[in-house]
Amino acid sequence: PGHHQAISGEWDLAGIAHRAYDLEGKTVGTVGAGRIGKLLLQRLKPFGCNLLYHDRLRVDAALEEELGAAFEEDLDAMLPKCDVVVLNMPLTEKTKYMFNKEKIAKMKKGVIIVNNARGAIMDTQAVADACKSGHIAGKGGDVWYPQPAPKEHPWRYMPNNAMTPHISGTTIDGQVSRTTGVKDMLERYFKGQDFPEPNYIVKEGKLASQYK
Ligand SMILES: NC(=O)C1=CN([C@@H]2O[C@H](COP(=O)(O)OP(=O)(O)OC[C@H]3O[C@@H](n4cnc5c(N)ncnc54)[C@H](O)[C@@H]3O)[C@@H](O)[C@H]2O)C=CC1
Repeated sequence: PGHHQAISGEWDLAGIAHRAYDLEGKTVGTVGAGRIGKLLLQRLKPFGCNLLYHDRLRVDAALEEELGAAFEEDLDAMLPKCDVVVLNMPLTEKTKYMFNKEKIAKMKKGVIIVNNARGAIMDTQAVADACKSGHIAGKGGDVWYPQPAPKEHPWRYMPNNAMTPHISGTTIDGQVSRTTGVKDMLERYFKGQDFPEPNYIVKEGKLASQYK
């Protein structure tokens, strides 16, 4: 909104400030603490947030201490504590539409939700309704269901959204890193070598545990 004011000739500080908050002192919870969830916790640590995480698996004790994040075994117990909820788990049969009307109702009124994982982890209409009612104060992210999002997708028009098209990882550096990774996997494949374990989705006909 600040940039909109700058380019549209406005100057209305109160128009911005009435919904602006510091991250410091806020409780941020990630659902999923795999590669991205852990990096998120690491990066948030210097902001002085109260960090929580929910995952199928607890991270090892030394890393948990380094991250300064508390494990929440029960997702429904974590959600009401969070000012900000970030989704960092895969789309699986268990997580599809997990964030429906009932789950959203468990969150704090005024919660900010960021979902860069997969759109179908959330119930599209339930999110749009909660943004309209103000229960969700802000919804950011770049993943939609379906993709590309049709023109009439409710998330395009719901209030308080900071959605973008699916652009995470499309920086020039991100593209270099991805193509280098694909090249490395192809080289390993043609040499008959294994891939690093986290790179498997299916191995010997079996779905990797994080996708079950
Ligand atoms: N927007 C984008 O461009 C991108 C989106 N992604 C999405 O982000 C997701 C996370 O990526 P990574 O951290 O690399 O994956 P990862 O596989 O390293 O971590 C996923 C974590 O989610 C946990 N998990 C799985 N099911 C769960 C459940 N039911 N409840 C709680 N935790 C659960 C796993 O135990 C694991 O720790 C990916 O699955 C992908 O869908 C990833 C990269 C780019």
